Amino acid sequence: MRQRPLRIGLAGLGSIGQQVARQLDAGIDGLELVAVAASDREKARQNLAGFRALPRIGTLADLSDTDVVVEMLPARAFADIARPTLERGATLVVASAGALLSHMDLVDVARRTGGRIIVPSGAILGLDAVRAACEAPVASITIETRKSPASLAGAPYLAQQGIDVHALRAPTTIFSGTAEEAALAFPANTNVAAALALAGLGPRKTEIRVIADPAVDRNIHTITVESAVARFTCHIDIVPNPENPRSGQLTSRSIIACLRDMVSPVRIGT
Ligand SMILES: NC(=O)C1=CN([C@@H]2O[C@H](COP(=O)(O)OP(=O)(O)OC[C@H]3O[C@@H](n4cnc5c(N)ncnc54)[C@H](OP(=O)(O)O)[C@@H]3O)[C@@H](O)[C@H]2O)C=CC1
Ligand SMILES: O=C([O-])CC(=O)C(=O)O
Repeated sequence: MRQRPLRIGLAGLGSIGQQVARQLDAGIDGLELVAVAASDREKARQNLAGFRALPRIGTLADLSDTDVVVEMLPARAFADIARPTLERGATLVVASAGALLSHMDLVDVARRTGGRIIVPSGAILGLDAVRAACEAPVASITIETRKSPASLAGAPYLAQQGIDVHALRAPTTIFSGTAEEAALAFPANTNVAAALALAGLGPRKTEIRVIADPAVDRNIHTITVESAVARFTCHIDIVPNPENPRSGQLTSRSIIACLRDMVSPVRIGT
């Protein structure tokens, strides 16, 4: 049994980071929120006003004394915290799963230092069954992601292809490809495909279709698995975060559930 709580640091205090901070401050036995890293410290101070126990507010470097760092940054900043955290042998919980695909050398770093990379389910479901299915031969794993124009706006692929999602009047497939390609094309919108790929067949053998649908107000994901031991389809409709509609409201809860697992004597699911 642990003698002291697990010291948690949060990298990023955006739409997901704020929710995770609030839930940790509400109190979870065995977990202590000790530090947060934010790009705008004054804004962070305002966002944490009223907390029962105010964590330290600083930069990514200020998370270096924590046991677990929860990465909730834009994809472009992922490596700035992932690498130092793993180099010092700590645990990294990853929200930007798509960014991890371009930094798989970090697995070797973790192996060398004793660090750990943990990718929570985030906004996707069924990773338990996907992992189990992959213990037997698997024919295919695919994901369809359907989002409103507001949840897709700003993706580099849209600018590259000259696609104005706000002008669409009907559901339109705007991208088909592998999870690896999607992570570069839609770094803030296809973390679900990256997590699915890491759980299953890998980023080059996991196919994703992205549909822009002006009629939906949720982030909708459907995964389909064909394997020797089971065939299944899982579907989820997630309420977007008002502050950042690219991210849904399930992910912060998934991270909290993942952190609870680290200190719980009982673990449920794969
Ligand atoms: N795994 C999954 O299923 C899901 C993953 N995600 C991913 O999770 C990540 C976080 O999402 P979300 O919270 O919605 O994103 P936000 O953009 O709302 O928040 C990111 C925060 O990080 C801050 N930031 C940027 N650079 C730094 C830095 N160097 N040091 C400290 N803070 C920094 C940003 O500040 P500023 O705005 O001032 O730059 C912003 O406040 C994203 O990569 C997103 O794509 C999202 C949904 C589901
Ligand atoms: O649905 C969500 O909350 C976010 C999402 O698709 C992703 O990041 O892959």
